[in-house]
Parts: sequence; structure tokens; C-alpha cells
Amino acid sequence: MSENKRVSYNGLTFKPFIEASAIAQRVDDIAATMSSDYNGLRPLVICVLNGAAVFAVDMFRRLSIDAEITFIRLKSYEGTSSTGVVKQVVGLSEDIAGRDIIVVEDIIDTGTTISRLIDDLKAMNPASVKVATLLYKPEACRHDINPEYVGFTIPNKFIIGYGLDIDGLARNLPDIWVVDPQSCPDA
Ligand SMILES: O=P(O)(O)OC[C@H]1O[C@H](OP(=O)(O)OP(=O)(O)O)[C@H](O)[C@@H]1O
Ligand code: HPA
Repeated sequence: MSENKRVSYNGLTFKPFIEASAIAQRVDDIAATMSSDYNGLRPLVICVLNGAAVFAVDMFRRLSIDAEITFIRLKSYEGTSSTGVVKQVVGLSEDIAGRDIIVVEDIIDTGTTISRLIDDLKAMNPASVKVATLLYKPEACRHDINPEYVGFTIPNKFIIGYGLDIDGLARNLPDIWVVDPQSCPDA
């Protein structure tokens, strides 16, 4: 991917950040580690829609152990910022008591979504809850969250692609792009 390439959405311009090949390598690494950690446990992977769909399914397909997957839908972002309120749009239908749970997120940013979800899941008495996130912004995170599986630790900049959106767009981009500060100094 040429460093000079740019894409634009909703008046913001984005520059290349993480190439699809580097993402694929990290997804492979995480799936291999997870397969070894959960061998024989038949974990339940919970994918947090919409953003995590691409990462969760890519990773799930690479697991070499028996595992199940299910989906819930949470929403807290509008445009490029968190509303601070996590809305549950679609809930969990499975009984997770006694199960080993792996929550899969595309990104932990302020940490509000994952921290609320972990609390809700723990109240349902699972055997264990761990978190896998493709992207983690420690500088932005306002909660005490220590994800067990992290694809990339990144600075506090708004990004899109590989499942991450700006107002519903750009999720289908194979690479990850970061907002170009020249187009939006605050993002
Ligand atoms: O750490 P936080 O600040 O809570 O941000 C992370 C959350 O934000 C995004 O979801 P969003 O609410 O944008 O919904 P989406 O997954 O449908 O894009 C992302 O998929 C995470 O769930
Ligand atoms: O940087 C981001 N990009 C897209 N969606 C997000 N949701 C939280 N942080 C982000």
C-alpha cells in the first residue's frame, strides 16, 4: 500500500496505518495462542457486533480446537466519539454459567463498552472471562482493563477499516487507516 494513498469519509481524510498482511499475521498468532490456551475447554467466543465481526470471524476460522461462537450487539459511538452510554441492541441467548468465555472486540478505546460487558457477563457465573481485542488504545482507556489477547497497541487516534467504521462506512476496507491530522487536528 502506498504511503501517499488517502481515503475520505464524512469530510475526514485517512492515511494508511496497518496493512492487511500485518493484520492477518497477528490474527494467526492470536488464534494459535488461543488454541493452545483453550485446548479441551470448548470455549464460547462472544463477538461484539458490529465492529468485531470481521476480526472475530477471521480469528475463529483459524482456531484449531473445538469452540463455539455467538454474537451480541452493543453500541456507544456516534461519529468519532463515544457517547459514554453503552446500548445493548441485541443480547445474549446462551446460558454461560460454567463456560469459558472469550469476548472478542475490534477495539478497546475508552474501555467503557468492554468494562460494562465484563461486569454483565461475570454476573452470569461463567467459569472464566478473557478478552481478545485486535486494537487497544491504552492512552484513551479510562477503565481498569487488561485484555489477554491484543493484536496491536496503538496511539489515541481515530482509525477505520477491517470492521471499524465512521458512521457505518469503511468497515469493508481490508487495511486499517488512521485519521490524517492535517484534515482534522482533534480526531
Ligand atoms: O472502548 P470504547 O470507547 O467503549 O470503544 C470501543 C467500542 O466502540 C466500537 O463500537 P461502536 O459503539 O462504535 O459500535 P459498532 O461496533 O457497531 O461500530 C467498538 O466496536 C467497541 O465495541
Ligand atoms: O478509533 C475508532 N475507530 C472506529 N470506531 C471506534 N470505536 C472506538 N474507537 C474507534
